[in-house]
Amino acid sequence: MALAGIRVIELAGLAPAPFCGMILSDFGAKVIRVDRTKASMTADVQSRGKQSVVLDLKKPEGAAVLKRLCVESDVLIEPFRNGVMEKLGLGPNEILKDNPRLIYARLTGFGQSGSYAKAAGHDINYVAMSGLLSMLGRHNENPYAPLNLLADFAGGGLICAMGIVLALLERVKSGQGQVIDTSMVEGAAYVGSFLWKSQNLGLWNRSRGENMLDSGAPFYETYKTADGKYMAVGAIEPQFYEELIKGLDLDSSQLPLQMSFSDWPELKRIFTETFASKTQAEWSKIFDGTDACVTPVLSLDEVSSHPHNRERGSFIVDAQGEISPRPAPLLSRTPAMPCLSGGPLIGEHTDLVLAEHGYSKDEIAKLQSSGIIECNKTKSRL
Ligand SMILES: C[C@H](CCC[C@H](C)C(=O)SCCNC(=O)CCNC(=O)[C@H](O)C(C)(C)COP(=O)(O)OP(=O)(O)OC[C@H]1O[C@@H](n2cnc3c(N)ncnc32)[C@H](O)[C@@H]1OP(=O)(O)O)[C@H]1CC[C@H]2[C@@H]3[C@H](O)C[C@@H]4C[C@H](O)CC[C@]4(C)[C@H]3C[C@H](O)[C@]12C
Repeated sequence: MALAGIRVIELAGLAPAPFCGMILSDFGAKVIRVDRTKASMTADVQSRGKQSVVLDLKKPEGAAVLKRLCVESDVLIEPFRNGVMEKLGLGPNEILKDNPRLIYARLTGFGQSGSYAKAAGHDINYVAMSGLLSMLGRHNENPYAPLNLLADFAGGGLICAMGIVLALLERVKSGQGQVIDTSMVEGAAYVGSFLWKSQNLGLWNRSRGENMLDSGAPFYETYKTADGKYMAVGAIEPQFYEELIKGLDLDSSQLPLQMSFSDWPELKRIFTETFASKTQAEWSKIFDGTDACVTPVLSLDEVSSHPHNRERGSFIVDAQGEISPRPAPLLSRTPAMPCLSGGPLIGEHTDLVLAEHGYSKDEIAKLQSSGIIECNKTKSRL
């Protein structure tokens, strides 16, 4: 796999850092998640393929263990707000001193500087600060965050993973590590670059929810079907729009022009009424194999069995029978091979990992009895 041989330490976080760690693990890196002591359950649902070490970083001996793990690692991912790592004596200066080749990846909402750097926040706040939230939502409704996808994952975990891969690539030439400052505000904004760059195209001239791609246009919308499901329509170009009209069995000479903004509400009404007359399966049958850009809106339960996704093996099933997306993208020679046996138990690999980093049995026992580390003796599943 592409990242085979890369060793990553991921300090346990909420959602973005676990995603970043999962991507690296899926593509072959060895990822060790550092969990807190006295945690009975993990909030990490993106933990497949990772190992878990329980370490009390607030104790100097615990911080010393992390430092030692970092000496033989390639990447550290830390998801705390600015200043937390420095307070623990684990800031970049301390850690990179002992391993200048380390990639020290910081994944926060507001970044490492600026007046919000130390403020708490969640995805919705970062998307709001990126400018994107102001553009999301239907006409006459409040802005609406698309789950926690934009900042936590697209602008956060994924952008951070890209930064790590770039830094690893650069290290081949320079032999040096570096610090990555991933701000989810900036990551989300960057993902949205098209919105800034396309302003002169007139795509966003109207108010929220009245533009072509923000649910304003009838040909870029979802429609409810007779069985309470939905179809997604993305027929922008005239030749594709024509196919849409044909599939709906409408007469274009009786309809307003596609690009007549003032007629969009009326056109939407007609499409709504038409789509409501057949089931999703019936519409799929009509539109499959055409260029009308009409697809069913599939639920998470339905995606893996859709013929197209099934043919490509786009979803995987783990040992527990859970379905999830196959890692993307597909690399032709060295594709990702996600671990199907699930995530680790908290502290499942503490003693194993410490032994691998040169700790003797006695040292491990001492750290355990003083509560600096915790070992879960349940049989290893990795
Ligand atoms: C699914 C829910 C997640 C939703 C995602 C949400 C929408 C997001 O947007 S996630 C993105 C959040 N933002 C960031 O990550 C940006 C950077 N980070 C931060 O800004 C902050 O970390 C923070 C604001 C997110 C949290 O602030 P906090 O004050 O808590 O933390 P920090 O200031 O960063 O400091 C950390 C302190 O911890 C110490 N530390 C860390 N590691 C160790 C260690 N190993 N040993 C000792 N100490 C350690 C560190 O030193 C700091 O100490 P100080 O403060 O003293 O300096 C999920 C959201 C909630 C989940 C549920 C919940 O957790 C309860 C259950 C838990 C159970 O295990 C699983 C089920 C739960 C119901 C769980 C379910 C889901 O996961 C959630 C609902």
